[in-house]
Amino acid sequence: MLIVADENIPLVDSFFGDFGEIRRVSGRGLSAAEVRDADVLLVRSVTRVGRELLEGSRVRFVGTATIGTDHIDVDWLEQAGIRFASAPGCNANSVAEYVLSVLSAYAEKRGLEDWTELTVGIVGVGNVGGELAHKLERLGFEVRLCDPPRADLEGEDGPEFVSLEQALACDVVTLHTPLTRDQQHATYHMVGAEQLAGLTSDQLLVNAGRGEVIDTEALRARLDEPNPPLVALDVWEREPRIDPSLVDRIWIATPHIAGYSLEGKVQGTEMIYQALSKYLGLPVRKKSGQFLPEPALSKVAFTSAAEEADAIRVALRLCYDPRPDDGRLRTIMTGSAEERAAGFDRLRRNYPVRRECSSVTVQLKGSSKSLQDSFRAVGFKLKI
Ligand SMILES: NC(=O)c1ccc[n+]([C@@H]2O[C@H](COP(=O)([O-])OP(=O)(O)OC[C@H]3O[C@@H](n4cnc5c(N)ncnc54)[C@H](O)[C@@H]3O)[C@@H](O)[C@H]2O)c1
Ligand SMILES: O=C(O)[C@H](O)[C@H](O)COP(=O)(O)O
Repeated sequence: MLIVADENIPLVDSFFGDFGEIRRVSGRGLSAAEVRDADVLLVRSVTRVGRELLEGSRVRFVGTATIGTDHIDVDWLEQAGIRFASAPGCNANSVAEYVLSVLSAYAEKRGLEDWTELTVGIVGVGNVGGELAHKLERLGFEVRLCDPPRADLEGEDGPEFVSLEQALACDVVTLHTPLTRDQQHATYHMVGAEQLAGLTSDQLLVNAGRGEVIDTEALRARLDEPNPPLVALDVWEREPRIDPSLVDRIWIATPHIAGYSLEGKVQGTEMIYQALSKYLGLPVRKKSGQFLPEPALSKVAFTSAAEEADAIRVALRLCYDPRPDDGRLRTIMTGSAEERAAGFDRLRRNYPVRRECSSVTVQLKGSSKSLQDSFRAVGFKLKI
């Protein structure tokens, strides 16, 4: 069996080595000729998969080691009898930690002693938005949830949902929807001039879903008007050819790495391995945990009550701080459009190892029960 796999999927040899020959390819711009003789194709979000790539090939199984599936023509795969699997939820915790760290930096920027003073509107309450809401609620934030498809489906049985307009009235609005077009509640350019007009300089807008959910031209125009909101973008229209003039105008700019914790990436590989094993009728023998190395930072100790006052935010930042990623993206925003696009992909390909909070044990001395609960809410292990 020949498995053609994106070179940026980690641990492909460890998970898939027993199945057959593996050929690593660059996912961006993958050609039909490169996959024609493959049986299995494993991709990430940068490869468009559909008729153009696969018609006439031997491919019988396609796996994407990602949550998002907007790069896949799922209907065509089904018609062509090609089995498809994605990795729902694989990096949801990673994205939730990214947003928490952005929130922490935002509270610091605004000089807030208590970050839970901020109200947070979450748009798209699935695996990512749901995980984020869970953490924020346990931390004591007031959270508003906006998810019209879920509201339609769950009605009175679901949680209380608000409209997009109500979510956009929160101090922080964070977008976690898939990219959809031509359907009810489609998200393409869901946040456009009208929605942006209502945001003020007292607000933060975060997008860690897909770039096309915000209308870039409208955002750039809004940021040139009086009282613009602060903006943190992890995802962009037309990646990797992102708009450098937008980068200049926003507060935090990262190269689509919110989901790039090692745990999140490896779970993505594990989930498509499980799906392929099932498709082939083979037992699932491997687990992501067996391949995760010891983290470089495994323990953080707070030894005095004074340190504990800001302990959560300090610990969070030790695990992940978006500002170095922002700095790296800004340094590659020079040169030609080609060079910038190559730089964007390079930052993603060579992304440093980032571990989730669950890989760190926090030691607290004489801490309050509520501080302990907060550490647990974020995901840290605790030693009292
Ligand atoms: N930045 C990153 O690194 C990163 C990482 C993971 C996922 N993502 C993106 O985030 C998206 C969400 O991930 P998920 O795991 O939560 O997916 P999910 O499918 O579990 O949840 C998506 C939620 O969005 C809701 N939704 C759909 N249309 C909506 C609309 N118009 N308004 C409000 N809500 C709407 C759905 O009902 C669903 O509950 C993915 O599709 C992917 O594109 C980005
Ligand atoms: O959908 C996802 O899972 C994320 O957006 C994922 O982090 C994308 O990473 P990529 O496939 O572009 O490397």
